Amino acid sequence: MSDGLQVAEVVVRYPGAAAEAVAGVDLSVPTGEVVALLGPSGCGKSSLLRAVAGLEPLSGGDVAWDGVSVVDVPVHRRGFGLLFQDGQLFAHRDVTGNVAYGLPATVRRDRAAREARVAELLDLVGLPGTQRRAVGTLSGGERQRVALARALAPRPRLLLLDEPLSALDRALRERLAADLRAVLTATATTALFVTHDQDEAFAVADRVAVMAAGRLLQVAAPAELWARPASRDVARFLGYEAFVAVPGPGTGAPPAVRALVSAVDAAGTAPVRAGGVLALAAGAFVVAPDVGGDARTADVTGTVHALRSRRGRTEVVVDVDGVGRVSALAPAGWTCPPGVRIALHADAAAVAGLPG
Ligand SMILES: Nc1ncnc2c1ncn2[C@@H]1O[C@H](COP(=O)(O)OP(=O)(O)OP(=O)(O)O)[C@@H](O)[C@H]1O
Repeated sequence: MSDGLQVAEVVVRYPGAAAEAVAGVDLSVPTGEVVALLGPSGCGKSSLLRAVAGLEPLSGGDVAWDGVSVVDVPVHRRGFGLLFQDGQLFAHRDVTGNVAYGLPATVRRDRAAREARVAELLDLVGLPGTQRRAVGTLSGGERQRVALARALAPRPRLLLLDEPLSALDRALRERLAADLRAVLTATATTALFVTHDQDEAFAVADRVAVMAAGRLLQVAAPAELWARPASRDVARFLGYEAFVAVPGPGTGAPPAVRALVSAVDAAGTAPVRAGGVLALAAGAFVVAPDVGGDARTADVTGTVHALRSRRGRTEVVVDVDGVGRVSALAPAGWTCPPGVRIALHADAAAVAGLPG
């Protein structure tokens, strides 16, 4: 018998809607694992999460825990915790009042046990000593930490998180994603985490389930997903921006494609077979200032289209000969006017192999 959550052929259809929001999804989350449901807006992530929680009726399929269907079990009896984007704290209670709300009644009624558990949970989420704070005085990030403590308080057998960080600004989101991973790991919490943000999914989850138009396209560990996306759709959603065919033996290929193939071959990070396709992310080419910008002596060359600065890095939008327009990386502060021809290196870390 499988342990943890099993989602089998789940369908969610809203009354009057033309298409199914969830169109037959199979997914399992073994105990102790954190799985991210990743996909664009409207692909059905929240509908699937709500169906698992019991907040949305199934139009087909089954949701089970440890092999036992929970479809007829009401939301509050499933032993699943919920955490939403806005935390939904009780404004009229202080931090303790909010966190203690999630505790089992036996602990809540025993003052010493309650205070010890609240203190433990607040330590866990990085808010020690905030027991008496009014929630209205907390920042957005602090409020989500309190909401996480409240959700963890009853030790749910499964924690369901729906975009819990998306109301926060980017820097805070990155920090909290790392903290959230640490908390879920420390408490060995089994979790299903909905997000539309690739970086967040990769930072939090053991496995990432990529969803589009109500279906799962691929489920894999982050490194595996990045190195071997199952299709162009998955690759595009992960941020791959260009695709090149791997040439057959003896067939001519542009030097840039040959450089990519040999970089990936040497790194052994992705399968490279004739007839297959390489997907290129930003950074698949790196500006090679050591060649002195002298494109005449370089193997791989391109023409600068534009420069942009992204988080301290210089990204060069460049038309690479034989490949097309991609985003290359350059050292911080590197600059060059549009139209200039430059030399480039291939970097296997930003290249994935796709089946043909
Ligand atoms: N209560 C509802 N009634 C009718 N249609 C709905 C309802 N809730 C969601 N939908 C539709 O179902 C589809 C999936 O929506 P869902 O919210 O599950 O997607 P999502 O991937 O979570 O998107 P987002 O990231 O924008 O929240 C969308 O087309 C949406 O318009």
